[in-house]
Amino acid sequence: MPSTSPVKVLDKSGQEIVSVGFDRFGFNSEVPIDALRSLYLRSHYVVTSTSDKVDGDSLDPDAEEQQHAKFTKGLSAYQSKSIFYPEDNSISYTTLARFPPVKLLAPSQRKRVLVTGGAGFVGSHLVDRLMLLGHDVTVLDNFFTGSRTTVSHWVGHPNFELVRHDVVEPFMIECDQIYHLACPASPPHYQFNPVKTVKTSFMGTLNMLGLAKRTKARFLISSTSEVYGDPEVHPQPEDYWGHVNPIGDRACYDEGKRVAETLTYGYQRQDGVDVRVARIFNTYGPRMNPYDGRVVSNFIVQALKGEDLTVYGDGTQTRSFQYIHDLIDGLICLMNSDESRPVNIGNGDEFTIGEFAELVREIVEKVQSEAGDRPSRRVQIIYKTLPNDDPQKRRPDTSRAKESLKWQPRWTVRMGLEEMVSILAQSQKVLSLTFYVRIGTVITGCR
Ligand SMILES: O=c1ccn([C@@H]2O[C@H](COP(=O)(O)OP(=O)(O)O[C@H]3OC[C@@H](O)[C@H](O)[C@H]3O)[C@@H](O)[C@H]2O)c(=O)[nH]1
Repeated sequence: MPSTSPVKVLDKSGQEIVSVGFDRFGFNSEVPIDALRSLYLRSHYVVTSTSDKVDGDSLDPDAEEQQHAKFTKGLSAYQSKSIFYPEDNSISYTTLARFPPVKLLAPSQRKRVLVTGGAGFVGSHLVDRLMLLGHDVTVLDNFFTGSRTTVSHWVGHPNFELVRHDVVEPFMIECDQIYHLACPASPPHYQFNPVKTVKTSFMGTLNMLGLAKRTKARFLISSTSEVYGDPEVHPQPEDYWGHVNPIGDRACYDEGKRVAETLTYGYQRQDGVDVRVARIFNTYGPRMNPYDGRVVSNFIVQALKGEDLTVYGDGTQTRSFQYIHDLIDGLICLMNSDESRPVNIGNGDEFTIGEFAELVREIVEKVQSEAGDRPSRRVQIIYKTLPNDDPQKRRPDTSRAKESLKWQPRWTVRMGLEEMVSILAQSQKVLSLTFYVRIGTVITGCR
């Protein structure tokens, strides 16, 4: 069935994407793309009140709402709506009266899934998928870089539980699968408190592996392409040991994830814990914190605000970008497969950062022109200092994922960017991006 959404996306072979996921390894992860879209819009579905409101509730006649509804056609009954009052900078939240339909699974098929970091960018998309599929989901998050608003649309659902908890402390729960994602992932965030980053990687993983050992749950850790450091082998296969500066600015994350992998395989060898290791390459998509400092969100936000795009260094360093739904497909597939070796999950489409800045600028201009917006000037590309130890090139060798998981990315970088830009442009219209981030993430100096 074709998608009802006006956002039409084609995969790498030109086929329209109407659903994501697949039935593999005895686990069916397929859901319609429209159902997911309605969810990633929901947490930011805020309309701005007008000054002629009656009893504090009447809204600007429908223009803004219609804009939102076009993304959620057929699913708007499940949207909550909050109202922003610019005159006194306040917001009136509403809760959902009705949740979107989730699958009814037989008890033998229904998994009890723990997602640490489930209120983060990747975690919240995984939670949406698992919830729609009918599983029992518990989210642990300390809201250090994650935000309640990313999963608030599930709060109150009988299959869902949200727990504020820092994984550096032990946690007990009965579960079948653990997706251990908790850790700041953007370089400015993980370098903000490097001791905490190492502590989260080491102690958080130790605690979650202890839980997996006790409950016999299958354990998947989100590792990273950063375990390869500034690689001397290109593209990077899983058996490459990497090139990491152990005392540099990035070491808290790179070495943290390396020791987390070491612990994971220690528990496998010593205690027979059933483990999965996903090495995630650069990922982007809706719900990325617009101000988390990573290149995709930086460029999109800068271009939408009419600011110049900041390329660090001379822009010749490369990255390969995957869209969030491909990553979630890969993670679910890995969790349910028999592959216990590390697996790269990423998209092989490699860009220099300079080329990428031009691509983002072009896509933002296209989205603006389709919406009838005419910026007063063309944004420029400007150059800033390259951060220390910034990897010069990065591209995944995904042969293992193709062979073992029969997984490969479906979204082109352009398709994913067009969808993300449309959604961010929409949010920007409804309320200023400055406010948008305030209802999202606030970095705290937790220890
Ligand atoms: O505004 C910006 C931001 C970033 N950049 C550059 O763009 C490249 C990508 O930077 P990002 O911060 O998005 O991501 P990095 O590749 O450095 O790190 C990422 O690696 C993989 C994941 O595990 C993590 O999400 C993150 O650590 C870097 O070369 C960076 O210097 C810019 O040129 N301008």
